[in-house]
Amino acid sequence: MATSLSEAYRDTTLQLKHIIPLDFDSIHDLPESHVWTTKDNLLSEKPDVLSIPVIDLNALNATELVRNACQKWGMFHLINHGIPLRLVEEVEEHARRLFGLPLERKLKALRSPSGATGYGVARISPFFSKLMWHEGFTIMGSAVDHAKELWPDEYEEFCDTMDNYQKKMKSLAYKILLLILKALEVDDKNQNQDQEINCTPSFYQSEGALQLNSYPCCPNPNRAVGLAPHTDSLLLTILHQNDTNGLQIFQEGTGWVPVPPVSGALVVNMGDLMHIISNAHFPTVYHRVVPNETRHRFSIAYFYGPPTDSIIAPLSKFQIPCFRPVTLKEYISLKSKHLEKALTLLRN
Ligand SMILES: O=C(O)CCC(=O)C(=O)O
Ligand SMILES: [Fe+2]
Repeated sequence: MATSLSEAYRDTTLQLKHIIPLDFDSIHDLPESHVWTTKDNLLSEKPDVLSIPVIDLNALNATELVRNACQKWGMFHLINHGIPLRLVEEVEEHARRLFGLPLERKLKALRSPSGATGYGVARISPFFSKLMWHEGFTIMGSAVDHAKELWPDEYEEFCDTMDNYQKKMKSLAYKILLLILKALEVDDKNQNQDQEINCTPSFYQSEGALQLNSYPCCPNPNRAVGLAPHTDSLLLTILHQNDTNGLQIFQEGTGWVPVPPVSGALVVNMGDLMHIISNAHFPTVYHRVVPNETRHRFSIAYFYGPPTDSIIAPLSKFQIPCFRPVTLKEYISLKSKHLEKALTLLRN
């Protein structure tokens, strides 16, 4: 049987300090464990002069807009995406309710040391000497086992909302993927676009993961990090952020560019697998989150990827592939050992 996404993440065993978040309710000063020196966090934010494009999914020239945005930023805001605002709000409310529970209750749904789902700190945590001002909850498929631990008598509404959201995200992600694949073919006059897309049936059975993120108000945001710089591993990420700033992306030659929330829009960013498929034409987005002194940030990230046994390689239209083929399972394992260097290890 094919390996599920959660099984693919199971080959690392973490120490508890890289799983259990801080008890944010009881903390009034930034603890030493969470103080990042400038050396850890060298690159500072540039003034807000640049902005990520906003794209209407139904625009007649959506393919071209997506191609330009993906080439320049690897990211865009998406409007008219068809996800009901009420559903997004409900997911955010459930996230608030979850992270608002006392720590001892949240710990009942703690991610196991070799597990992939449940409550815990960011998976990238072991790669950094300092800890992050963040707590998360990861869902792959059904959230029922962990939700029962959090709310023994009223877990169903949470699970139903998460299931519904994941279903809608999956079909939106698929639409976006087709648009991106089209965008990759646009400048290629003599290619048969559909042929290449149809040659990748595994995309139709893509899997996803849902990540609820919480960044509580931070007593000393200038010395703390919400989420350390990283790239997302799968094909693409669809992100909802509440009305609180914090997300930034790194642009070569510019520095950290803020991505403030755009009301009603979802953020779409390219992940490592898209970088491989596009033969490095589309960057994988290096991003981070900075904490805030007065506002509690929540974000909901949906990570979309193919089944774990699919082979990922540059599209065949690229005659000189710059990456060797890799299965998603192998890539997840490489990333969990080498983080950002995983991509370099695949370079031809
Ligand atoms: O909170 C955010 O805006 C970013 C979340 C993120 O990068 C992630 O979950 O991978
Ligand atoms: Fe991310």
